Amino acid sequence: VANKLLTLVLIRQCNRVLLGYKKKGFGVGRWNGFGGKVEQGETIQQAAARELHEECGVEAHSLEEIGLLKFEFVGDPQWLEVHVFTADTFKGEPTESEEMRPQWYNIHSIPFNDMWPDDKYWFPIFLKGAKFSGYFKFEGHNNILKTELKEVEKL
Ligand SMILES: CN1CCN(c2cc(NC3CC3)nc(N)n2)CC1
Repeated sequence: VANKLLTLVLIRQCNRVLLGYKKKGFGVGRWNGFGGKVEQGETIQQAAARELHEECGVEAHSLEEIGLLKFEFVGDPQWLEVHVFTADTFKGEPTESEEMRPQWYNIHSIPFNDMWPDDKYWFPIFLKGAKFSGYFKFEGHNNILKTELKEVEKL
């Protein structure tokens, strides 16, 4: 069956990145960008903008797709397909929601130990402004069995 489409938005300004602490649900207890599912009738980019607003109250001016991540979990036929977007300008003030507590992090102190384990692989490519495409095979939520990752010119 088709991959489950998900979005991830990373707001990056100069030397800081806006992350959110996930208060419940999938990825609870980890810092991440903002995102969620793609609903019927919306584009992936529209879904990314919607989830960003729902989760921290900001409206990104223009989202650029910079990454594609595919995740397989041992024993689960449903792969996740995460479309990663970035923006450097937005309207509004990052505000805590039921789902996320937003906080700015200096790009030199990203809390990788409290993030999904794949982030430490592709975040550096994101931070240097390049695009990436990756595949990670997980066993549970903490153990990566296989990694494939490449920089790409165009997504
Ligand atoms: C709403 N979505 C959920 C999935 N997501 C992920 C996933 C992820 N790894 C996958 C093993 C889970 N790694 C990051 N950084 N984000 C983005 C937000």
